[in-house]
Amino acid sequence: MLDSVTDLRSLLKDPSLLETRAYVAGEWIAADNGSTFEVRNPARGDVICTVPDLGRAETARAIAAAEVAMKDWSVRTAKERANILRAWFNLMMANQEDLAAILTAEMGKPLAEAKGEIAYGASFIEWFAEEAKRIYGETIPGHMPDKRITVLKQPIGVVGSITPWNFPNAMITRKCGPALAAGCGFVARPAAETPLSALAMAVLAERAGLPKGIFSVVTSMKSSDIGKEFCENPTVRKLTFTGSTEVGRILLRQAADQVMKCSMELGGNAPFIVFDDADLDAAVAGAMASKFRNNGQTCVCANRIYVQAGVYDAFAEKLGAAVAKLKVGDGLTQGTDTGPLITEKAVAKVEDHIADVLAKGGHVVTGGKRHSLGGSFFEPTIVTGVTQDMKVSTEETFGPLAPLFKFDTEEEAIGYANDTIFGLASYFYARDIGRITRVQEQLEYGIVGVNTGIISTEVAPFGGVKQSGLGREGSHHGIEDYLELKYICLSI
Ligand SMILES: NC(=O)C1=CN([C@@H]2O[C@H](COP(=O)(O)OP(=O)(O)OC[C@H]3O[C@@H](n4cnc5c(N)ncnc54)[C@H](OP(=O)(O)O)[C@@H]3O)[C@@H](O)[C@H]2O)C=CC1
Ligand SMILES: O=C(O)[C@H](O)CS(=O)(=O)O
Repeated sequence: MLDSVTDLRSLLKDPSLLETRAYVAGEWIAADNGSTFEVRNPARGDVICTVPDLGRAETARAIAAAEVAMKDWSVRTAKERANILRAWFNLMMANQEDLAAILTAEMGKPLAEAKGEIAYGASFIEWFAEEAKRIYGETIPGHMPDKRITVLKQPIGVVGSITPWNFPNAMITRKCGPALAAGCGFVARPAAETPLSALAMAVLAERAGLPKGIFSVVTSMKSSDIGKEFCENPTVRKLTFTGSTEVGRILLRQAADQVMKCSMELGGNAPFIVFDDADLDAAVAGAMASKFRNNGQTCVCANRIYVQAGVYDAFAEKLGAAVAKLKVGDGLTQGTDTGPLITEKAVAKVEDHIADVLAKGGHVVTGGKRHSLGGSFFEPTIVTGVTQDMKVSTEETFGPLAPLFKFDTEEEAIGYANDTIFGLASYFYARDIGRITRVQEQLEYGIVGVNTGIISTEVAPFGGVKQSGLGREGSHHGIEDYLELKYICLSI
């Protein structure tokens, strides 16, 4: 039973990775006022440990230390920065199992998924270690005979980072990787539900040789206070956020006062379209991977599944059979496919969406209620007879609920899919190349998965359009968000 930090340490090869102090300016600290908050295991509700509940004063110290550390870090050669980031990557992969156990303990996802997240998160450190050496400037033919024009790319400055609980490792590395590669200082504020993965990351950062102060982890329940410190502190030049569109709007309003550069990875409402020329078995496998990854708690999960009328019944039957095989349980138990939801509030949102479907004439065909395991476990669920006016269509469920919509024509499917304020990920299955070309071009999303339900990789630009965000993370594009262009006009 995970009812104390001692128990979790017993699972680790290197117990020192379970750090319960905050990491500020290169020091492991308590909160100035000694306050702490509990970190719970969502599978059982047990308290794993407590961590410091830092406030604005400690955050300001982390920001100041990052500015000082940048004076050295930003002028090191790209290769020096790259070598340290590579060492960090190597340490993350060498400690993958321990990092996964810590992640599962605090977030609940199955160990296999947690191991996958550690590798996915580490891949951003590896990728941007390489990109550090390719931050090229430009020379431009002068506009007058005595003018010489060059363009420099320089680190934007100290970065404030706010990330959610659903990917406690990868959402931080997807930001600190490019920021540190560019020469920036970085202050991470992880979600209160999942601070331990970030602290373990900091333990390995020290071992990798990241200089004191360049990377800090501020643990806090006071998310609004920390966000305000990031937005109001004049030393912070960049805010990077992953989370809901609702909170993204709050932060953008706050950051506007300093005209602060912002990267926003916000909410999604992914359509998953199955056309009648699709490989149905492949479409079912893709829908399972997209919908039930992380128990439906990702911003790129299929949120709405649209199936063309001619294959609707066959797809629904196949999907039902696949869902019935999912093993619900504690993420630390081998063989678990889907763990608990993160909180009771998350369960309530899934129940609310199901109740709305039933109230408006839809039907539950699989699952539909809390799991017999109790707590925040929920039965993987399929509903049918759903329409565009239901909450499952207009809101992000963020849970194991698969609504099957029926459509007749290609134009109808595209219209339904685009009928949302969000524009992050989208998916469709088809085999006709003309249809594939038409649909991929008309979907209003930053990401389109064609005949695949999983699109997450460090090599591609991840991000949304409309109200799903600003900027891109990953790929060679991802480092641009942490650089400023400087134009030099030399008169000779
Ligand atoms: N586009 C993407 O990549 C992702 C988008 N999301 C979206 O986020 C939602 C689910 O994640 P969830 O964590 O609940 O999202 P939230 O937006 O509620 O929280 C995200 C982070 O922001 C913090 N936060 C909340 N309010 C404030 C504030 N006023 N000022 C500063 N920080 C604040 C939270 O801290 P605390 O929890 O401690 O309050 C948390 O660390 C879904 O809509 C999902 O789609 C989630 C992950 C990735
Ligand atoms: O927070 C999320 O949901 C992630 O951005 C999704 S992914 O990058 O892991 O696919």
